[in-house]
Amino acid sequence: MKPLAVEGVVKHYGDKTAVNGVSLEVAEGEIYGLLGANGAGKTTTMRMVLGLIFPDSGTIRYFGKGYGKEQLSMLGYLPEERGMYPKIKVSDQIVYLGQLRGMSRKDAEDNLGRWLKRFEIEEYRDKKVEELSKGNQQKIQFIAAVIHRPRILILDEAFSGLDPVNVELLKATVKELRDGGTSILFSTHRMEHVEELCRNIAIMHRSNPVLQGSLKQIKGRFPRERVVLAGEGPIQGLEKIPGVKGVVRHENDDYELKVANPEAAQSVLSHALAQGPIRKFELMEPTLNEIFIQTVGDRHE
Ligand SMILES: Nc1ncnc2c1ncn2[C@@H]1O[C@H](COP(=O)(O)OP(=O)(O)OP(=O)(O)O)[C@@H](O)[C@H]1O
Repeated sequence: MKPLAVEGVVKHYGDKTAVNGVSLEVAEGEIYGLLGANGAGKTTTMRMVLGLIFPDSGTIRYFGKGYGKEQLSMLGYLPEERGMYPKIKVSDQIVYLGQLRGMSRKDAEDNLGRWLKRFEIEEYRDKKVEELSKGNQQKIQFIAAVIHRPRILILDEAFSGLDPVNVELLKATVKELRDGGTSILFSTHRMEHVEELCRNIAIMHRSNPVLQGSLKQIKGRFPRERVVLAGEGPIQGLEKIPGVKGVVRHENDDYELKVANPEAAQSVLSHALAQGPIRKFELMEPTLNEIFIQTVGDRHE
């Protein structure tokens, strides 16, 4: 039984269709990437999963069951917008939120202590949220989402507002939660984070899911059009090879080319070898960023 199974959910706001038939499943110990341009319907989908709004049609099942009181303590949410009370102490807010989701005061306090230590912010336990930096507020918001050990965690732009060291810290935490069995629905505009963390993804565009599946399968469906090449000196005439669309980067005898097909890549290699030894040659798979731009960009008016 999948921790989270969304089946054909639709949501309208008046005449506007915000979500038009999204289906997805998140397994135990899986991070599922929900991607899309602004206004694609990601937040609306996540809010339906959280039971904050209800779909007009379609179903959402949590370990095989519909939404109810039991699901409240099963779900954790890190919203994109900060939602903490600025004037209230960190410990009071987090412990209260933990208790709301069924924890004892003692358990919530102990767990808060562990998280503050993990995030190296123990000194802020008794500070008001407004006294913390933006990045530390984001860590507190993260703790608020996980304090009650949810089995299904919804993360919307989890790493925004953090410096690179803290991004790594939170990324490692998300991986630990995944390895501990948490099912995570992860939404972001940062494609490199999706590449690193997610096994399966859905790309939404204007309320519709337009590309869905495992990252590996999706990448296999898109042609390899980028060649990375380096010799021991400059390589002449690369742009004149039939099938080469252009040299997109050239730095210190390192080249990156766009090619029309794999045959053109082989011609590039023979052409380069005819001029001397080759240090590097690779026909690269497309990045998720390229796939995203191609998928969503092609549909933009
Ligand atoms: N409460 C609402 N009332 C009316 N329309 C809404 C409401 N919430 C969302 N919408 C509309 O539904 C569509 C999907 O919005 P949603 O917030 O789900 O997109 P998103 O993918 O999360 O975008 P972003 O990346 O900008 O956060 C948008 O066109 C938005 O204007």
